[in-house]
Amino acid sequence: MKIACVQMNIAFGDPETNFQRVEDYLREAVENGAETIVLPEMWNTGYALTDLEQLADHDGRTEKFLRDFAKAHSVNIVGGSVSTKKNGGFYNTMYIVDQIGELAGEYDKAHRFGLMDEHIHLEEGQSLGTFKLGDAVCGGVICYDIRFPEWIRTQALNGAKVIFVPAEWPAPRIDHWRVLLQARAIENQCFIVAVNRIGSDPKNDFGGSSMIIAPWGEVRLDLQQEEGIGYAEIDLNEVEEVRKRIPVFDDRREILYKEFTPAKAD
Ligand SMILES: NC(=O)CCC(=O)C(=O)O
Repeated sequence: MKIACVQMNIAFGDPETNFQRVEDYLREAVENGAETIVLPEMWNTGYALTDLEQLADHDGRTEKFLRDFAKAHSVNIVGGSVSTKKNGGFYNTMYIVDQIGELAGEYDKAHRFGLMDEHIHLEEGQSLGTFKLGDAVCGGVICYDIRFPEWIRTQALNGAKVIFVPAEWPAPRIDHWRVLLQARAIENQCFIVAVNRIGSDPKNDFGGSSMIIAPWGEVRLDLQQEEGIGYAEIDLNEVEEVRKRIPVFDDRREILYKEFTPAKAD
């Protein structure tokens, strides 16, 4: 599968500009033979969270845009995430569409990031975020979600062999981003495809470093601070090879983990 990671700048609070930018990038990726295109987090509005009432996608615009493009160009799109208004609240939502233009998955960010005020403005997602692209079981998590290894493990236990991670991760913590992504790939023996934005908004400078990491932990793509699209091929047979070499999933001791998990006081 040839994957294109779109490491783009996002215009703050300006969906029209962002939709045009994304369309241009999608066209470029298709021209370069991409089979699956991956976008960053909250690409419609950026973190303009106080203006979501006016700006968030409330009428299915993003889903339609991605589905129409995917169908017209026979390409899978892991649509990063966009701010959405649904069920009486705002969400940070990932749409995944397959190459025939069907919605393969929809995932709302599960863990809200307090340093960027998500807990004030957004609702928590309640679904797992696994989906299928062709025969491949995949997972999607969003940015801060990668600090929760049990969440990515849950996707891996449900069959995910490649996990997509759109993000708006600030530059001052980019070392965490890199290490956490590599750890999630190694411990789950899966591919991690992570796309961070670059550029700035009124509160943060973002760190880029979009990466594709193989199940043995090698970094196959690292965009560092470059604006634009990076490409890499992934072969899901590698997941099985690595899982045979060190059978972590067979050696797990679920009973122990359950027995010693402390009850959470609410
Ligand atoms: N958009 C985000 O979820 C940012 C997460 C982040 O910066 C972190 O350090 O975690």
